[in-house]
Amino acid sequence: MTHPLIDSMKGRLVVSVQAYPGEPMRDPQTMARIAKAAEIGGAAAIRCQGLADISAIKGQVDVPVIGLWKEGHEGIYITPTLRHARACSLAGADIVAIDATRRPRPDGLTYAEVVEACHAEGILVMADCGSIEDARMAAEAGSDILSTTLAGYSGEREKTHGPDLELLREMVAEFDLPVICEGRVHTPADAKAAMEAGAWCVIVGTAITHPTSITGWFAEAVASAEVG
Ligand SMILES: CC(=O)N[C@H](C=O)[C@@H](O)[C@H](O)[C@H](O)COP(=O)(O)O
Repeated sequence: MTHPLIDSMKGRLVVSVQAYPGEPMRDPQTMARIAKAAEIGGAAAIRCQGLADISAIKGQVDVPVIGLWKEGHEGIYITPTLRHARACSLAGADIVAIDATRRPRPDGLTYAEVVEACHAEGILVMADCGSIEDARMAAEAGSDILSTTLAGYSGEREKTHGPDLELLREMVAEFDLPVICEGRVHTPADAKAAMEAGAWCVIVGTAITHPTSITGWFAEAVASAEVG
């Protein structure tokens, strides 16, 4: 049986609220306000990064919080160790998102060992996968949720223009587990296509919560217009 928290996200939109180091919105209270605004707009859950953001957001929203902790940006950086996963849970995350690629992990544990330890402590695990082989490993390890988060970022899949719907379809066909579509869902049409491809739910980050990127998309379109 699917956990009720995971069930509550079925058929819904989840919003990822993240700012990157050095950015003007990188501040837990700002992130919490954006998360609240997303909740009011209909987000079924919030995905967020870093212990301070997780606890600030958990204190503001009623919907479930998917927490992760990024350290570095090369190799395994999304909740790279069991220690990071535990800390996310203690900070208030209802579900912890963990890099589920098959690359060596900095603490020397296997992904399966991390999941086993998380489960022993009652922590639900979302597997951020970058390929079908990752998803096989993550499903075998007992992950609660699989996702396409790292498709196009771990070197195993092309970085598609929109979401990697091909990988999503493969995952949905192969596993009897909730499969989330995350990564480069940039338009409502992308989100709808992901649901029609069988996603349990869709996670949108940049296109909703990263004004610098969104401004850049518009600025580029304006500058490239052929006028006069
Ligand atoms: C690859 C990686 O590090 N992804 C991160 C995972 O938490 C975030 O930087 C993304 O914003 C998130 O996955 C949502 O995706 P998008 O922003 O494309 O809607």
